[in-house]
Amino acid sequence: MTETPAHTALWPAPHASGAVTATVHVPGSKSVTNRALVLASLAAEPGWLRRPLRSRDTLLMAGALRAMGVGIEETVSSSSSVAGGPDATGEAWRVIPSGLRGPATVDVGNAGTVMRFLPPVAALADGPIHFDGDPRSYERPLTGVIDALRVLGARIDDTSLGSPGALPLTVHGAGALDGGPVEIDASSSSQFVSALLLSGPRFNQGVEVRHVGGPLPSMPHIRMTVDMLRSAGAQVDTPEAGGEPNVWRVTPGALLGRDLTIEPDLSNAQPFLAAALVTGGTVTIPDWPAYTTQPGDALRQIFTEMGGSCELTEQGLVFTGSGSIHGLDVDLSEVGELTPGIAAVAALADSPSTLRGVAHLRLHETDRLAALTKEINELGGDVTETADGLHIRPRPLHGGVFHTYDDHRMATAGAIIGLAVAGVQIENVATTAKTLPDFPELWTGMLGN
Ligand SMILES: O=C(O)C1=C[C@@H](OP(=O)(O)O)[C@@H](O)[C@H](O)C1
Ligand SMILES: C=C(OP(=O)(O)O)C(=O)O
Repeated sequence: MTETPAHTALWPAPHASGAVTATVHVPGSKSVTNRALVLASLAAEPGWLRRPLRSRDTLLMAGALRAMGVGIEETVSSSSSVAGGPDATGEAWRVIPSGLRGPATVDVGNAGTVMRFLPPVAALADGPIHFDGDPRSYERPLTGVIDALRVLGARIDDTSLGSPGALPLTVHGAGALDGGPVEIDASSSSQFVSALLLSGPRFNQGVEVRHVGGPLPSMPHIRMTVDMLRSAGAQVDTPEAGGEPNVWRVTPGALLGRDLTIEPDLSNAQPFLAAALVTGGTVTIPDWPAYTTQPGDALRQIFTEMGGSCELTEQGLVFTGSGSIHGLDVDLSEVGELTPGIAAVAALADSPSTLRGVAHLRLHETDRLAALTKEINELGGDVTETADGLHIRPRPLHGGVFHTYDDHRMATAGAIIGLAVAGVQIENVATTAKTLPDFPELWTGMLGN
């Protein structure tokens, strides 16, 4: 018997028979884990990552850093016997920095964090580092990072294998990089700015990044970069701290090895919170941080506006749906990665929604604006694309196949709709492995199946 390939397999999305009541332990943040891996690899001493996310994107990051010579040891411990102190329970990664070296090959998969954060690291390596990835990775914007690295002193070959400014490419690391001031247009991805800042302390002159161009998306992710750099001992000047608008400066200096516990991924908490909203139930997410730079924290406000209510308690974030779901008019430019889940809930609401400020989602894992429009409309919905977002007019939906285009957030968006609409089948739910490999189990577990 031949097996159905994962990308065509259909997963019957569970339909909720009533209000969902559950506590869901959401695995670690992709964005925090991959920043922590980069910073720990560039540090002057070993460090620990506790409760890291183990998913395709983070394993690709770890694999790439290992290929450049970094030691990353995975440990699982149930007691405090592991070196590192009394909190050393559960999964932890010990990161042992070393002289970065090539030749090495990096598979970026379709991970924006890997394809953007690692070319600056590769410029510090001794030897050539070749980057390749999924076909979609060739289409995702990278030119801001490549052009900036050239200005800062790196040698990059992006023409012999692919199109200029895109993958595949080779960074010819020279063991060090001059660094200094550079202008970039990061309107297509905040990750360009984060990438240059993360390695900045290791450039000879540090780095001064000046964004020129249209509005910069995903500002919380840049704040996350700055916060994590500062926690690792770096000196960073930012626009927020009274500096020039759109200019970030990182001073050269050694980075500390940290002992960092990774927060749960609040963007991956989204489908579970949505389940409470859609079914009029209650979902608790333990370990929701009181302070965080994660964009998913904005769900407390957005999903409250859509009809729920929430409270941060000792048990975690307790989110309760009222039984009604309201549409909203919202600028999602700061929290673009939440768009698919918000669109799914909006399609089930009692009034229309307008989601704005997310034109750059056309160059995410897939063209998310086109994909959401097509898939919701195939189920009977009424969604139209605008120049920078979506108009969603709720209509009664029916079952059918929800295609995911190798996009983890399309799969979880389809699952949200499936709670309220019988007969929804998610094509390639396995694509959630990009950031949440246990999604199907967590989802059915939440529903008590
Ligand atoms: O830096 C990060 O960890 C991320 C930044 C954002 O990228 P864009 O600014 O390209 O949207 C976000 O959408 C992505 O999921 C993760
Ligand atoms: C846009 C996303 O990922 P990436 O890090 O690949 O850009 C996402 O996770 O929604």
